[in-house]
Amino acid sequence: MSFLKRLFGKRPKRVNIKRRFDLIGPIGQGSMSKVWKAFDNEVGRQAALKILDREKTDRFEARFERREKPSEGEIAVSLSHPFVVRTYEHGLTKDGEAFLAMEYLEGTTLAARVGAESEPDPGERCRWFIELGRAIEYLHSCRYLHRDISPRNSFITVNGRIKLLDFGLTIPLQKEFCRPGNRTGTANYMAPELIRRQQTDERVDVFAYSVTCFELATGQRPWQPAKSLDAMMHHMNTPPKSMVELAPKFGTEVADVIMQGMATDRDRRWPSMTRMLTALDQARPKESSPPTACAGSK
Ligand SMILES: Nc1ncnc2c1ncn2[C@@H]1O[C@H](COP(=O)(O)OP(=O)(O)OP(=O)(O)O)[C@@H](O)[C@H]1O
Repeated sequence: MSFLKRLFGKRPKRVNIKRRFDLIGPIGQGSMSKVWKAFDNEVGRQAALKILDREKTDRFEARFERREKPSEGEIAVSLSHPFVVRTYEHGLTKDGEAFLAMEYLEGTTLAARVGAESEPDPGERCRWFIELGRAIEYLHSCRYLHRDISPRNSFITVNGRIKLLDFGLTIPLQKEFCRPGNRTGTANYMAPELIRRQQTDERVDVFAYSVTCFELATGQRPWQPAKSLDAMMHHMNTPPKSMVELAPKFGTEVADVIMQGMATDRDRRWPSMTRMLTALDQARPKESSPPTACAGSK
């Protein structure tokens, strides 16, 4: 069956990138790709063109041999949500590199906003948290795990809307993909069970999301930053910093919700994004602007 699927399955189309797109300038250099601001001459619109490093992508995909893992492009084009970057198209360049053509976003990643203000507005930040959380909740409802939630992969547009980026490490939320051993992500956001190579589930994204919220609220990491996974694991054997002490303006209720999302024992963590967002929505400052209505989320 899998042989037949490979033989007759839909192959990504080959595109002459140089002919079709005018590359206006580089906008991002990730660890796995280069992203360009581009103009799509065929469709007549601006786009963000992500071209994946072939060697690194092949090495990553080889981990899932025989498991029919959808590619980053296949996953990204299937997603449609107001807080998830829209991917118009994916394919292969003439040189065989995978590419994604996305909506071009004007703004910055949330990494640029960590610590940018000495006293961030709790109402505004909580709205960002909820929008980012809805994007992850939607991804889970599509039966995917993101596995690389961080401020670097969360974008704020010039209009103040949050967009979740980068499905390079995303896997189907199914037992065979989540089994022990598949250790990947960004060290400071990786849940202990991922570092320990245990079976994973939605709670790894709940953990990374909560660390992201903590950083955006306090300007600090909850644990001392670590370069290696073993060092990170060592730090996580000690209690995290206290959000209510570092950012008292957010109040104890919001702080408690976020701290529970970072519980190193996953059984003490929020079991799902939906449960965490219900609690966060109730706890957030009442004077803050409500999150944008969002048809695609639960
Ligand atoms: N649609 C977009 N519009 C504008 N900028 C974008 C868009 N997509 C990505 N970028 C920029 O390009 C950067 C790299 O993109 P992305 O995270 O998808 O690449 P990556 O190689 O998977 O990165 P990494 O693995 O290091 O997280 C982003 O941090 C962002 O600054």
